Amino acid sequence: QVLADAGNQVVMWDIDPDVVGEINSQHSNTRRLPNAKRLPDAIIAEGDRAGAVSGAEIVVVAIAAQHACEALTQFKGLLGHDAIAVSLMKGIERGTDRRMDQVVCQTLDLDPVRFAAVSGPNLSKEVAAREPSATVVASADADTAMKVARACTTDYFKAFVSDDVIGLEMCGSLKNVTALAVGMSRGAGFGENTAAMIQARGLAELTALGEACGAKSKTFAGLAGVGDLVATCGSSLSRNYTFGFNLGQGKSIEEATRVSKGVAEGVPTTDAVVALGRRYRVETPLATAMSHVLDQGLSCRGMIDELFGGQITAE
Ligand SMILES: NC(=O)C1=CN([C@@H]2O[C@H](COP(=O)(O)OP(=O)(O)OC[C@H]3O[C@@H](n4cnc5c(N)ncnc54)[C@H](OP(=O)(O)O)[C@@H]3O)[C@@H](O)[C@H]2O)C=CC1
Ligand SMILES: O=C(CO)COP(=O)(O)O
Repeated sequence: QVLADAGNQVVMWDIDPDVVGEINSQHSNTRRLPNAKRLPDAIIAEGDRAGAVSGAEIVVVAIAAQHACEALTQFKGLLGHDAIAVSLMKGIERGTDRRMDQVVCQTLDLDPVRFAAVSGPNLSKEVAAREPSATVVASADADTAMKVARACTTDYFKAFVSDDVIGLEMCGSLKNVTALAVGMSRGAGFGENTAAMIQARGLAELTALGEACGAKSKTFAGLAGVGDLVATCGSSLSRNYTFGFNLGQGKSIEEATRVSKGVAEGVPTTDAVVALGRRYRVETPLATAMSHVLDQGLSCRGMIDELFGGQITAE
């Protein structure tokens, strides 16, 4: 919708012919955006992968991160030779600990100069409602970043450019782990002090790990870092926050998964963050405590005690 509002012709690919049919015949996608009454006429849908990307200058990937490799494998060789791939995904691939830029470029055999990551405080339902929002477009190539930023800038959606792809990928992925913990604290009845404590420690953790992975510090103080952390940790529109809230209210992982609408990317990403911390020798107390919640059923109080117990140290 943002791309169409910015003046682009947009082709949506979906695996489900019913979704393709609804977009083309009714200009709506009630399964994914029930509150978007009518999508712009510039959006059409296509069920054939080659048809969907044929002639596309920019191909945007917004698939559940843990399924990105599987889904993109079937698009390999279909993109135009100068097409740019853009990832909106926020996750670290379990088992490989790959960031989404690595998954997209390696799966599509794409030179990083033809890749851009987009990340920021962009809760989709508020973006779809055309509420004022901003995001960051990062690419190794400045022209690529600018081309994508121009393609997604409207009178309500502002894009900034960056060259810190690693920083954007780490921000987007790790903030979801913090959102799980903040949601859990709120679901358990704790207030603003506890939420702020977890967010501040989460920001410190994602900054330390991100820098160890090669990210730039200033990225974490920007829209993709603290900006997205504030939006995600403060809204019931966030799937990760809501998943955590349900856990905090005493629901099991299975129950929380069942009642959550959509994918909480932080759940599969938590263990990958712990693994990255081990690889880069960066302590990840928040991700580790959340992994104990997700893998061992640790309570909210247990998570907080684990996170804030122990020796008195420098902040
Ligand atoms: N929602 C939001 O507010 C925001 C989301 N993002 C990121 O965008 C990415 C996509 O999230 P979102 O669009 O919200 O929704 P989901 O992650 O729930 O699903 C995205 C799409 O992935 C599809 N999908 C799931 N598994 C597969 C598969 N194996 N093969 C092909 N397609 C598959 C889903 O299909 P189906 O419809 O059939 O389930 C859905 O259409 C995530 O990484 C998220 O972090 C970024 C910013 C904001
Ligand atoms: O990334 C998002 C907002 O920027 C969406 O957050 P959730 O994936 O938690 O819904």
